[in-house]
Amino acid sequence: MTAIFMPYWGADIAMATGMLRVIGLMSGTSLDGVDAAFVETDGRRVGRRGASLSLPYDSALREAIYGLFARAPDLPHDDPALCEVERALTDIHAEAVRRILAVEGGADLVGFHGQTICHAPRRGVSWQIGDAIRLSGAVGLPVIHDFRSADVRAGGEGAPLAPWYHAACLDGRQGPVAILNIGGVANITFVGRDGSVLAGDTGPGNALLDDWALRHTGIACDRDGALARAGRVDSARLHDLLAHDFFRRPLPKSLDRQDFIASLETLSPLSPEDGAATLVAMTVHAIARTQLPEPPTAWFVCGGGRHNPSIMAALASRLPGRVSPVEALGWNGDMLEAECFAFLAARALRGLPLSSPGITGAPRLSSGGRLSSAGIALPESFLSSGTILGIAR
Ligand SMILES: Nc1ncnc2c1ncn2[C@@H]1O[C@H](COP(=O)(O)OP(=O)(O)OP(=O)(O)O)[C@@H](O)[C@H]1O
Ligand SMILES: CC(=O)N[C@H]1[C@@H]2OC[C@@H](O2)[C@@H](O)[C@@H]1O[C@H](C)C(=O)O
Repeated sequence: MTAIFMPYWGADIAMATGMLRVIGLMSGTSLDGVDAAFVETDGRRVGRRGASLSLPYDSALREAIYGLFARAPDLPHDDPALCEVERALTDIHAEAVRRILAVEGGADLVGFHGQTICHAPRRGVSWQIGDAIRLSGAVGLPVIHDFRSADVRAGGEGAPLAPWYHAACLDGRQGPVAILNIGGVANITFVGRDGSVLAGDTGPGNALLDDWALRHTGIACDRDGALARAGRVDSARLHDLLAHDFFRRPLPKSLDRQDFIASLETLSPLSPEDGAATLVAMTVHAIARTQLPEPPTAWFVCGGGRHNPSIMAALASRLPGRVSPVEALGWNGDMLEAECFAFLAARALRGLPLSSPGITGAPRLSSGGRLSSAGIALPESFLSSGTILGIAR
């Protein structure tokens, strides 16, 4: 495969400033599409944020990915259906990178999260599909991927990883504050008065609500929270759902998208509206009962859930402190995860930690990620600068 590596700054400038031009890619648990964002970063500092975009998945790809969830635990990596989905998914990611490159003129590196199809850290698995070599060849850039496996091997949860980026963006802002990401799954980054970070997944985010809405309305989203707003919370069923052991576990902890899928059967006797209201309450109560060292004075919300007024209203009524979208901090709440994987790619390249006891529950600080490049001449600084776990060419 031929590919040309063209660092935007040239090796001299890149080495002098340490900043890299990185394109981060995130395909989240909501399966709505891929987000791509350009960030200048050295893995510690966040410089200019450039172009960003989302490319939606069509319903065929979405269903094909969904179909892999149930099969993932026993799926061979060369399964033909899996490989077909992986190619299609990778090609959409490549298109997203090309569109960013068309605006930015060049980049040094891609951070490729891939699509999680199975996350079971206690069984030693966190599997993100996507073909990094194919992506590298298609866009002519080195690709950092497989961000979670090293952490799981080290005894961590493998997730969440965004807290590294949240903390960098908070840039020393006085805690106690919390950043909440309400995607398919919801996760929290708590930053204390002393700057220490405690993180984890809190429970389901929008994924169950999306599945519920699809089942009842044919549209995989409770658009603007309309269903939930018209419903009433079923307190008895909510109580049963929240009795799950996961909600008693202290942070750090993590979830697979499908871990609470059985909740939909618990709610099945309810009307579409009451079921939606109860799912919103489940997401919000799970956040409110997450054990934190002290109550945050401010909560900043990112991810698609902040577009759902029913979720935002429930958060504001249940959480102590002010609740605002992360836009109040000047951040782009739809692109934070894509930006994060640009930042984490630079961290991986530099050998900086992706694992920590307070974030992923790993026993010590350690790095992770893998570098893949399809026939690209890598600059010496890439090869010597970090502790990349393995290089595939
Ligand atoms: N206007 C809206 N009204 C209600 N819900 C919305 C709206 N816009 C987005 N959402 C919700 O946000 C979801 C997408 O959120 P997001 O892109 O943050 O998820 P993700 O990144 O795929 O998930 P994760 O963070 O778990 O990986 C949609 O599936 C939908 O549930
Ligand atoms: C295994 C996996 O893909 N987890 C996702 C998911 O989506 C939200 C939450 O669950 C979080 O733990 C994580 O993503 C973000 C980007 C993270 O690692 O911080």
